[in-house]
Amino acid sequence: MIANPEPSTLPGMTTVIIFTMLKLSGLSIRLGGRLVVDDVNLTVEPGQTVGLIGGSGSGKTLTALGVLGLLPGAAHAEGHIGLGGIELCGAPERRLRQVRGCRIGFVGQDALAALNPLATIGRHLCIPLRRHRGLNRREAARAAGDLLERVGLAADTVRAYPAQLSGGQRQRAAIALAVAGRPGLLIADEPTSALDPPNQAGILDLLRALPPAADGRPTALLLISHDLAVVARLCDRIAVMHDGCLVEQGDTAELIAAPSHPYTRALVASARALAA
Ligand SMILES: Nc1ncnc2c1ncn2[C@@H]1O[C@H](COP(=O)(O)OP(=O)(O)OP(=O)(O)O)[C@@H](O)[C@H]1O
Repeated sequence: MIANPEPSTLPGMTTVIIFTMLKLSGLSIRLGGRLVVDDVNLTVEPGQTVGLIGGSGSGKTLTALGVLGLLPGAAHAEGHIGLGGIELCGAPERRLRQVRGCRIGFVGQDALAALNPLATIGRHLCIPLRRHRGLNRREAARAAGDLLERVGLAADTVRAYPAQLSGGQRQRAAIALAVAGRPGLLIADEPTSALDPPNQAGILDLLRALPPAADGRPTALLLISHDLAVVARLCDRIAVMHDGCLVEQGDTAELIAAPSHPYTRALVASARALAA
């Protein structure tokens, strides 16, 4: 099932098909009859970092859960969710399972909730390393240590249980888990909001230098946040959600220099006041 191919001809070369990493077209989500995400159009190109920003309840998390096919039971999504040319909206669970962890990684706010308290970090990591990268047990154990070092943890963290790590270390382990399958896209939903400022800065630095995707290209990032300063620090583009609608999007510097929607103007003004 192919969605949204974008043919492109390079001078003197044959026609190639370039797919956007993620393309949401007319995505709407209803929850118990209430429209909570309203006709969202958003693209993330390979390797791009896009910030999805908005106030509490504006629909950011449900948009992300819609992409992952993890909406609450009462919710229903309509429209198109194209991932590298594959349509995910309404896709069968079997296909979504192939995509999660392998094509799309996810990290949330609460690493403790994401990790099994009774399993070591190494055991967590071995699942995607074996399932999505086809490594055997020994290779996966070695790759887990390498991956932990890549996210700023000691390789012997493989033997630690989640409760034995600090909040910042746990979030690093959760990011390692999210990218273990070398996805092309990582969705990070408020990944720093439960951390103190030094750990927040460390996680943002890590998100800026993620391990590459399976095809060797930089991993694209969809960063969900209510904090304009966080998003501005990391993202090439910003999309602003308000009351379920995507009200404005654009290049980060341009959007901050000249916000057009009243909600974005208020966001920029309050970020400036905080920074002053
Ligand atoms: N499981 C649920 N059951 C009922 N309503 C929900 C559920 N999840 C979200 N909602 C509602 O859907 C709307 C959008 O919620 P969503 O979590 O996507 O907002 P958000 O922008 O991510 O907010 P926050 O920044 O506070 O996480 C809100 O009105 C919220 O109350």
